Amino acid sequence: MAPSAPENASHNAALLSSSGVGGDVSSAAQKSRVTIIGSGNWGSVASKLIASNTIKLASFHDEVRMWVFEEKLPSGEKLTEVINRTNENVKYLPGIKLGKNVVADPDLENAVRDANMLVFVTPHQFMEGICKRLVGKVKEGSQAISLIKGMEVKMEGPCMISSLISEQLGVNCCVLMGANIANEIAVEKFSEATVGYRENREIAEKWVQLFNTPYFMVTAVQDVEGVELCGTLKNVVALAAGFVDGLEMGNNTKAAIMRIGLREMRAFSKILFPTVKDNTFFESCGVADLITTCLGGRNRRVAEAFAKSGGKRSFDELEAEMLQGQKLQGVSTAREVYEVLSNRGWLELFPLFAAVHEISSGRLPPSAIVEYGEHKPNFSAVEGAAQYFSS
Ligand SMILES: NC(=O)c1ccc[n+]([C@@H]2O[C@H](COP(=O)([O-])OP(=O)(O)OC[C@H]3O[C@@H](n4cnc5c(N)ncnc54)[C@H](O)[C@@H]3O)[C@@H](O)[C@H]2O)c1
Ligand SMILES: O=P(O)(O)OC[C@H](O)CO
Repeated sequence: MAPSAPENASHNAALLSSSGVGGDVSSAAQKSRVTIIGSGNWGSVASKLIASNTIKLASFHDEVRMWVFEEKLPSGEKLTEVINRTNENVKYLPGIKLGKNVVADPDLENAVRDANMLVFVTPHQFMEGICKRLVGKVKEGSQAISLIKGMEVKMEGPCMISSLISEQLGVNCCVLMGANIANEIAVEKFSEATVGYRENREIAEKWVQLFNTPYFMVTAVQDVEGVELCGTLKNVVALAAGFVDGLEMGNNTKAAIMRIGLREMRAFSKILFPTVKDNTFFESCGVADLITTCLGGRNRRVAEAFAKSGGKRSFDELEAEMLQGQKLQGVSTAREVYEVLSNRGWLELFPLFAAVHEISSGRLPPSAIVEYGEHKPNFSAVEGAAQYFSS
C-alpha cells in the first residue's frame, strides 16, 4: 500500500501535513506540491536539496514525495519502508539524511496524483515505460523538469527525454544539468548547475528557487536542447576518457579527448537543433560537467576497468560488479548517438563518438580510441564539422 504521510511514524507528522505548515486553507491550496520520480544516487540527492527548500519556502508544501522503484533489500525489508523509517536511501545514498519531509512511495500513480511540480530523475532507459504509465495520471497544468542525462532514438530520429515527457504527458518540461557528481553534493560540497528552459522565465525561476542552496548554485538559460544535449553527450566522452585512463595514456591524451569531445558535442547539438547556443557550452552543464565526469564519474570509472581488461569483460558485467544497482548512461547513449550518425551518413564527421560505440560494443579494441593505423579516428574531420555547423 502507498504510504500516507502520517504513517511515516518516526517523522514529524506535522511537517508532513498535506495542507502545509502554518498556512490557511486558501494559501495552502495555492502552494506547489513537488514529486520526484526516481530515487537512485542523484534522485536521492535531488530529494535532499528540494526538501531543504520546500520546508523553508512558503510557496511550496513541505512534503516532498519520492517515487521509489521498489526492491527488497538483503535484510528482506522493502526499500521504501527503510527509507521512511530511517530517512536514508540505504541502497543508493547510504549515510545521508534526506530530510524528514521526504516520503518514499512505491506507487507511481499515487506519487504524482496531487503534485503540480514533477522532477524526473531515473536512468533514461526506463523513461519510456514510466511515461506510458503516467499518461492521463498527471494533474492538469503541472510543470516538469528532467535531471536525466540521455535520449531515445526513434524511427523519426532522436528524441530528448524532456520532449518525451512533454509529448507523452502534455506538460511543459525544463531540464537541470551540470557538473554534479551526486555523492559530492550529498555532503554539501559547492557546485553549480544549469536550468534550461524554453520560453517561460518565471517557471525557470521557480525551479531555480526549488533547487538553489548555498552549496548548489543554479543558473537558468533559455536553451533546453543545448543544456540537455550537453548532459547527455558528455557521458560518451566520459567513456573515451576512461579508455585512455585504462590504457594509462596520461593527462595530455585525456585533455585531447576532452577537447575533441567538446567539439563533437557542440557540432552534434547544433546540427540537430540549430537553435542551440554556443554560450551554453560555457555553463556548468557544458565544459564543467565534461571535466568533472571525465575525472570522477561512474562512466569513466567503468570504462577504465573495461580498457584494463582489454575489452574482454562486458560493460554489463562491470556495471553490476562495480555500481551495485546504479546504472551507466554512456554505453546506451553512445549506441544511440551512433545510430543517429549512421542513419544520417555522418559517422566520419564524428570520429570520437563513433569510436566510443565501436569500442564499447566490442568491435574495436580500447586502444582504437587514439591508435594510428587503420583504426585511427580521423579527428581532424570533426574540426571541419564543428566549424561548419557552428557558423
Ligand atoms: N549519480 C550522479 O552523480 C548523477 C549526477 C547527475 C545526473 N545524473 C543522472 O540522473 C539520472 C538518474 O541517475 P541516478 O544516479 O539517480 O540513478 P542510479 O544509477 O543511482 O540508480 C538506478 C535507479 O534506477 C532504478 N531502477 C532500476 N530498475 C528500474 C526499472 N525497471 N524502472 C525504473 N527504475 C529502475 C533503481 O531503483 C535506482 O533508483 C541519470 O540520467 C544520470 O545520468 C546522475
Ligand atoms: O557518474 P556519471 O558518469 O553518471 O556522471 C555523473 C554526473 O552526470 C556528473 O555530472
